This record gives sequence, C-alpha cells and structure tokens, in this order.
Amino acid sequence: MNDTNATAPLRLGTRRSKLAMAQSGMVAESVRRLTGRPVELVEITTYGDVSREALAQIGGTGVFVSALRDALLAGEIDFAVHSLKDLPTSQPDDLALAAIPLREDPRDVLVARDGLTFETLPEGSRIGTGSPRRMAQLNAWARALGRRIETVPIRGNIDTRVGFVTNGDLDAVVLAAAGLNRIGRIGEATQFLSPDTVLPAPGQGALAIECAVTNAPLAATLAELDDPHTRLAVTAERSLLAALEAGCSAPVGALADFRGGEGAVTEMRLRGVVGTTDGSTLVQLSTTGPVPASHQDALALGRALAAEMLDKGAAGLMGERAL
Ligand SMILES: NCc1[nH]cc(CCC(=O)O)c1CC(=O)O
Repeated sequence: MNDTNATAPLRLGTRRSKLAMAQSGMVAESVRRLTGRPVELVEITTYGDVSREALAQIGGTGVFVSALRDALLAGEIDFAVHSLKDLPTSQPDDLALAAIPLREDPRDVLVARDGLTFETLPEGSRIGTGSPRRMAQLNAWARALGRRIETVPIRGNIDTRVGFVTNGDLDAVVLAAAGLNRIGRIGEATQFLSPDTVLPAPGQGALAIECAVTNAPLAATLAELDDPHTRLAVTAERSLLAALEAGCSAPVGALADFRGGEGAVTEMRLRGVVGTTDGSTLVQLSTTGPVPASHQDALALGRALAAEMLDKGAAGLMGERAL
C-alpha cells in the first residue's frame, strides 16, 4: 500500500463514465482536504460499461463493480467510489465499506419533452427505463390514474438516456435525481417523483467508498467521511433487498428516512415495494420505529419488513424477471 510514504498520492480507482468521474472527483476532493495528500484518479473499465446487453439480462449483480474490486485486491488502487445502489448486498470479507457519505436526493425524476409531467403526458406516451422497479411503479401509477402509458426498455449512460427525449424517440425517461445532479443536468428534470408513488432503488443517491480491509490506516481515515444516519438507512434498505433474495435488477424499491422533533432525529421509517413490471400487482409496506441503535438493528428492520412483504405475496412477484 501507499501509506509507507505519507506524501505519495492516494490512487482512486474510477470508471470512465461521466457520472463515475463526477462522483470520484467529489470524493477525491474530500479525501485531499481530509488527508492533505494528493489523490490520483486511475481509470478502470468494467463489464457493465462494455456490455451491450440489457442490464437486467446480464443476470449477475455488481457488473459495474467487479473490475474496481479486482484492482483493489491486486493493490493497483488504494480506494474506489461506487454508487451504493450498484453494489451487491453481500460484502466480500477482504473489502471494507470504509465510508458511506451523506446521501443526496434519493428520488427518481422524470425528464419529459416540453416540460411535461407524468400527469400531463398525453395518453399512450412512451416512457423509457431499463429498470423493472421503475416499470412496475410507473405502470401501477398509470393504472391508478386510469391512464395508458407504454414503458420502453432502454439502457445507456445518463446522457444517452436523456438523449432519447431530446431526439424525439421517447416522450420521457426516468432517472435518479442524484446522478442527473452530479453530471450537472438536474435542471432538465421536469418532475421529481414522490417516494409515495415511486420508491427509489435501495441505496439510491448514496455513495460507497471501499478499500481493502488490510489497509486499516486508510480505512480509518476514510471513515471520517461516513454519515451514520445514511449508513443506517441504506443498511436497512439493502437488508430488505437481500431478504427478498432480489438482485439489483429486481423490481424492488426501498427507502428509509428519518423523523423527529426539535431538531433531534428520533424515528426511522422504512418503506418497501415489490411488484410486477406491468404494475398490476404491488406489495408496498412501511414500518416506523426508533432510530436503529446499531448496524445489527438496521439489518433486522430490513429483514422484518421483507418477511412481512413475503407474507403479503412478494415471493410470487420476485420470480419475475422484467422486460
Ligand atoms: N443504474 C445506474 C446508476 N447507478 C447510480 C445511478 C445514479 C446515482 C445514484 O443513485 O447514486 C445510476 C443512474 C440512474 O439510475 O439514473
């Protein structure tokens, strides 16, 4: 590792996409401020970047992360930044999630032509998303409004997906607010989708900073960038996902948020949804209780809500692999 020389640059492994570079750049700046050491970006190509298959069909989780993890374990880089929602729920023993910084907006947004919203899009509008979770909830929403929409499977980076609207191929696309914001295009969102209607992916909007467990001094330093409430929230969300035995491409949404009085946070609410991609069936549940006192308590909360969802028929919906 690099810590033998306290002035040597720290090597931050990153994917080449605009989003990954933006996220890595933000974290690099924080780590520079924290350590006083230079941080060097090392570009790495992952399978998720080169594959042309629909993400839901590649089958495995973590297509964006394995090459970064290989580089960490090979000692080619010192740390890596991931979108937490792209990380598999099981953590390898030899890698540490050293920090989960304060999460930004977890919501999905609509980017529609002509400033339209979900409610003002004309009948039969074509809405692009490659995510079974988004399809299920958009179709359920349309059914509830007595409206007809068509969800169209797309993939590609954020610029490509927004491009389907600007070039006139689609009426709208749905994206994560956080990603759009990080690449400087949040101004093009025409509607922020309330989690009451569309729950985001578990961990959406949060970053994960990972390093090798053997690099204990670096892990301890990076831990200063951790936000404990964000970590509790995403731990519960990901525990729910794991307990439903669902991968990152499954039609599962989850969001934990905090409530309290007089500035003090006292309660955490966890909401979860699973559905069929046609939106004909959604199992959506919520639980609220004291802020989990530990990582173990957050895991237990996610498992408990998942068990309730399975009781209500979620198991039958998990088998479905979208498109
Ligand atoms: N699926 C890819 C992906 N992974 C993370 C983000 C956005 C950033 C985040 O959620 O932190 C996106 C783009 C999107 O879903 O629109």
